[in-house]
Amino acid sequence: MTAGDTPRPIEGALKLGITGAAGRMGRMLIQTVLDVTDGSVVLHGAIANEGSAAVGQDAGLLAGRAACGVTVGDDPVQLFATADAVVDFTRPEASVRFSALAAQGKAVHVVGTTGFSAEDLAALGRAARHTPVVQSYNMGLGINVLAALVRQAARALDAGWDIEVVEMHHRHKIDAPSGTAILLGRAAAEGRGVDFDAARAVDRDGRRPDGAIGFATLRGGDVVGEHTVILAGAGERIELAHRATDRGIFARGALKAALWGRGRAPGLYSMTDVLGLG
Ligand SMILES: NC(=O)C1=CN([C@@H]2O[C@H](COP(=O)(O)OP(=O)(O)OC[C@H]3O[C@@H](n4cnc5c(N)ncnc54)[C@H](OP(=O)(O)O)[C@@H]3O)[C@@H](O)[C@H]2O)C=CC1
Ligand SMILES: O=C(O)C1=N[C@H](C(=O)O)C[C@H](O)C1
Repeated sequence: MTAGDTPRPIEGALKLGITGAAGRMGRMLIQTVLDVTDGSVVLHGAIANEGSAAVGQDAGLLAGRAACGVTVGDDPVQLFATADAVVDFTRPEASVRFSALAAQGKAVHVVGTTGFSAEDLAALGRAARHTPVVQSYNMGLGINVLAALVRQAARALDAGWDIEVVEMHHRHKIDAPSGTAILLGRAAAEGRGVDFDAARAVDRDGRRPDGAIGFATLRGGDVVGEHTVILAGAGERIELAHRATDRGIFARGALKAALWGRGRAPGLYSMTDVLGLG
């Protein structure tokens, strides 16, 4: 079987693990899994960072729900060895470490973390030789559809149209530009048929470089995530925008990816695969 083939059917609820349980996305993921009532998934385990005050707490209570009987731990080895799938929204260094554990334990690894270096992404690719890894800088349906629209627009327009990606997030976000901005910039580069790494202009001072795909980052307040791709021509401008108002969209997408990955051949997959947008 090759990557992308139909997965073999598996009986029973998916045993789901969650990392970064005390984080904004970790708590949202716990809520989302506890809300599932069709028996397709069960919260198998949740871990927080070593030394976190969340360790030892009931995961349901931590996420603002009723107690669920799952105690938050701090042992990723045990989690990845026993879960069917683990959803991971943490930090790049943690996700890279977890991907090796997923490879050992043959757990589906759904990676929502952003801010990866090229070396980090290569490490995820190595883990994906042994287990299904679904990695996407945005787990929501809307952004993945937007990326397809951006690719199409950039393909239709010549290099006389300047491409800029503008994003805004909450004041706590640590990476910039956002992973989603990069995902959208890559889609524009693919549509235009240029090398993204050569075209990207993140830290700009002075005049706009010709042919650049530019990025502008705004941070403040509690903004969940806003992205606009601007294609600016002479005498006209196209703006393709998405506004996320609820982190639940990312959690539900990640859960969908975990269920989709079950029984699938090892490989590095994206939400384009999960959502059938390829
Ligand atoms: N792909 C997508 O659709 C989305 C991606 N994201 C991304 O997900 C990530 C998390 O976002 P968010 O939940 O807002 O961030 P938070 O900072 O709220 O949560 C991150 C959690 O990971 C934990 N963590 C950090 N380092 C480690 C480590 N080395 N080992 C174990 N746990 C660790 C943190 O613990 P501690 O506080 O103790 O450091 C924290 O609880 C970010 O990269 C963000 O950009 C967010 C939303 C959607
Ligand atoms: O950190 C966040 O909050 C988000 N991060 C992701 C990103 O970097 O694109 C996705 C979403 O926009 C929220």
